Amino acid sequence: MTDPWHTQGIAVVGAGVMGVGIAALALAHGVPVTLVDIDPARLALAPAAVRDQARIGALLRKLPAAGITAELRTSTSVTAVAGAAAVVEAVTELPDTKAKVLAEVSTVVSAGTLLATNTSAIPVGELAAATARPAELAGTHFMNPPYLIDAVEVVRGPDTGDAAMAALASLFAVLGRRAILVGDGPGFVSNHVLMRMINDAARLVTEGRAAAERVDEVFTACLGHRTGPLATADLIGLDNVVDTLAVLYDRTGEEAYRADAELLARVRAGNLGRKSGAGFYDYGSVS
Ligand SMILES: NC(=O)c1ccc[n+]([C@@H]2O[C@H](COP(=O)([O-])OP(=O)(O)OC[C@H]3O[C@@H](n4cnc5c(N)ncnc54)[C@H](O)[C@@H]3O)[C@@H](O)[C@H]2O)c1
Repeated sequence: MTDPWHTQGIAVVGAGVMGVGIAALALAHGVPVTLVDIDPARLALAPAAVRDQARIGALLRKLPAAGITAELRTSTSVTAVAGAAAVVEAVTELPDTKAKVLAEVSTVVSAGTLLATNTSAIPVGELAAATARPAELAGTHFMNPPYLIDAVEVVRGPDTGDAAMAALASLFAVLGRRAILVGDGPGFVSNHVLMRMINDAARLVTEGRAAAERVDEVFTACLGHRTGPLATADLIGLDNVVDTLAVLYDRTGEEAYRADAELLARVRAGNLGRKSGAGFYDYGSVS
């Protein structure tokens, strides 16, 4: 195939939960990926994690049956993104970290390269201001896991240009993703609503009104949700939830986003949810 995605490939910066998932999605669609992280230990785990996700995705008929059909390269240097047809930023949800990474990326890639931020809550316009060419940045809020959930909350910032939106549509066509376009602002749509719900649910557990299992059961058994807010928080990662709440609180001043004390205590204790083996629930092993 001669489109830029299959020939030049894409780069993903951040090899955590989401970066690995986005890389697996691209690789399974034949798109080469350069995966960048400052932590070499994360990069060392990535190839096996990507293969696992591609295998599970194929078994569930959510990804092509052939598995990984493109090359995965890894690097600890942002300069490795040069030459990619698009760069997806998926580093930790800390505004300064993201702004610094996007600023660096935008000086490394050539003009016209699509930049996408996978931020959970930081307004795209705010991050675009850190880049060399704000018109090239769009928000792509992939859900976890990216290979399973084919709808993506897409955010067009105040500066995002038509060319970037067209490039994103072309990339999504290759990856089999569906964009749900929403406006810019703290938490966009999903996390503006979800984060206050998770925080409130955590507070009810802290206050002893109900155990985590019962809180979630009300949502699953009574309201028909697929998962309850606390199981969802464990899947997201409680550290990421706390960082996202901080972004929302700093930008809105709304008390609903001030992180619950026990939620903060769980993160301080290293109980980050599924990825650490325990959060609101015990998982027995690290996933
Ligand atoms: N976890 C979810 O369910 C979820 C869903 C949607 C969006 N997000 C968003 O995706 C982004 C990543 O989240 P995650 O859950 O994968 O986090 P994570 O903690 O699993 O991974 C973050 C990665 O970023 C790396 N990193 C930090 N600073 C870096 C830098 N300067 N250069 C390169 N790499 C750097 C870290 O080493 C780590 O590997 C966040 O913005 C988060 O809010 C997360």
